[in-house]
Amino acid sequence: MTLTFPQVAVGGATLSAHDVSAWFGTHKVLERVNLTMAAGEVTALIGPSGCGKSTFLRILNRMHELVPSASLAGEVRLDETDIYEPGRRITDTRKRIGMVFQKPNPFPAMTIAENVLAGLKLTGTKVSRGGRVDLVEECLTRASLWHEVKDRLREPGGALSGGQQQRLCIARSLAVRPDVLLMDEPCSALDPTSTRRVEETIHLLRSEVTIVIVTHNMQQAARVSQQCAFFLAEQGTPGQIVESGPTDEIFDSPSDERTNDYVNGRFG
Ligand SMILES: Nc1ncnc2c1ncn2[C@@H]1O[C@H](COP(=O)(O)OP(=O)(O)OP(=O)(O)O)[C@@H](O)[C@H]1O
Repeated sequence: MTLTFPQVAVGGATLSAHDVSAWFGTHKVLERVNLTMAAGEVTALIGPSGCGKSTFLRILNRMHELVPSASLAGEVRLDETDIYEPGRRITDTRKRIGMVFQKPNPFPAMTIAENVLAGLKLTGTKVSRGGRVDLVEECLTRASLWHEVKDRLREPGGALSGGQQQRLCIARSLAVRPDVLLMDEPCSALDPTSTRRVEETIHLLRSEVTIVIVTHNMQQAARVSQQCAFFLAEQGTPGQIVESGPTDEIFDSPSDERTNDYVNGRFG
């Protein structure tokens, strides 16, 4: 069966950060980060542990503010919309900018189909019964999981392998039709085969959804991304972007010696 996805916005939306700084209490962890994450591309955020990659990612869909001591300065735009504009609802932002976490987190007792649809309730999206059936198939197909689970839709999500659970979480994120998908080390808990499947899924999705991925795996950054940003927090200073640009340039001819050392495994 050939599926078409007429309601999917082709190419996602462009996300851009302007002079973004962040704090936990008085501890400044990011310093004036500027980055454009273009529609239709995968942007990889790389850098040593503690340089602020996850904090930056969480700022991009307003999760940073869930930490009581957290604060930030600067601006984040989704195309022309300022996502921190006063009066803008957080749920509107989260609907347009989804997140997939390091550890697969399906609702273990819910069925596979219910997991896919779980985000609709949270965002108040109404879909008819027939529409829900189609949506489950569409999202599982887009997450490269349909063929493995099409006869098991009523089984619990927790019964799947780790790699399948992560693709189920991707399907769940896709069900609310986001423009952007943020991924925080989505393969770090997976074996090499499952990692490959998730990477293939990222490759298939990138023309439809803008993807930003944090990864510690340099080969993965090189395989999945078209753009790359290298973050570094030197000697107790807040994290900054040392260099960003096309992934092949960052890996083959970086302009900063520190980028060269990091991508070649000489520190971090
Ligand atoms: N909830 C929090 N409360 C206080 N400090 C935090 C919190 N989360 C992160 N930090 C601090 O912010 C800084 C950046 O952390 P962050 O997790 O963003 O880095 P990272 O580059 O993603 O690291 P890793 O690669 O290890 O995940 C670190 O100094 C960290 O200790």
